[in-house]
Amino acid sequence: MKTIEIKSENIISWQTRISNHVIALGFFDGLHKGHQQVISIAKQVAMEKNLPLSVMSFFPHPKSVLSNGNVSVDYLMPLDQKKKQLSQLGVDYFFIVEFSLDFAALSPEQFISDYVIGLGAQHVVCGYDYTYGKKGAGNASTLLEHAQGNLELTIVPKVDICGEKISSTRIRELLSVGNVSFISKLMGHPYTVQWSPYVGLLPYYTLPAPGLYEVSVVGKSFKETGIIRVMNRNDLHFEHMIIPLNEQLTITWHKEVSKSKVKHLVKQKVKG
Ligand SMILES: Cc1cc2nc3c(=O)[nH]c(=O)nc-3n(C[C@H](O)[C@H](O)[C@H](O)COP(=O)(O)O)c2cc1C
Ligand SMILES: Nc1ncnc2c1ncn2[C@@H]1O[C@H](COP(=O)(O)OP(=O)(O)OP(=O)(O)O)[C@@H](O)[C@H]1O
Repeated sequence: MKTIEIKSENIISWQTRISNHVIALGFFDGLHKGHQQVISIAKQVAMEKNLPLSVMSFFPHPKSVLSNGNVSVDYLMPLDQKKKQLSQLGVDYFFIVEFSLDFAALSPEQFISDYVIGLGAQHVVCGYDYTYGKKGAGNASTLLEHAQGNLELTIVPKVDICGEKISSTRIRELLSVGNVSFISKLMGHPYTVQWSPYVGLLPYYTLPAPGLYEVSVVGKSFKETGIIRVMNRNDLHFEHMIIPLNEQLTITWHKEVSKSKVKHLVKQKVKG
């Protein structure tokens, strides 16, 4: 997968370089089951048309830019992780557009003409609730009109769980109450973060609410399941686990546990 960073200063030079691709549009934080469906349908369209698949996302998150930094977004994954997963989903080009105040002020029509058609897309795939352009005024049902006959469009219907839309916002809410087991259902796999014993939580990840959790911890030379106590937004304690100090660790959050369950698990560990 090729990653292409687009800014207002370099957009013109990219407008002639890539042509005829299928593009999936959105922010895609966490790459949950709704996002996976959008990208999988885009992949299907790309394969049928024998065209490359691209994804266009932004950075930083529109909310943090539009609030002038006053709203801090609890990101679910850093760009590196997003790149890795998009590549595994069969994406050929990943466009990361710098979300600046100038970019946010583009009209929906300008965005479609300069950033979507201008960057060579032939077919757009987006979710039913996708929005774009100044004040989010463009949406899935205005897209064909704004493209003036230059794009085809596939709109992906809502992917839900018990009637409720699967969304990055919902996953952030579940993290804030520590419901990591339900997050697995929304993501299709458990939530993971990267942790370095010296640095702590790596940027653009979010810890679940303070409490006890069943986890697995994997490093280069280390693999254990056990219990972690989250102390606050930035700190955690590995309970009854001796972790290597010189390795970056991947922590997978399986489920939240009660204190009595911890005693039971510790006893089992001592016996085993
Ligand atoms: C050119 C452009 C301008 C945007 N301007 C605004 C804006 O003024 N206010 C806003 O809340 N969101 C704005 N957005 C963000 C979108 O409404 C939307 O959140 C973003 O494109 C991600 O789409 P998704 O949330 O459906 O994935 C803009 C997006 C684009 C592409
Ligand atoms: N549950 C879903 N079903 C169908 N499409 C979805 C779903 N969630 C997101 N999409 C689509 O995926 C793309 C990326 O969406 P976006 O990044 O806004 O995710 P989100 O989970 O809705 O985020 P947020 O909660 O921050 O609004 C958009 O085209 C959006 O319409």
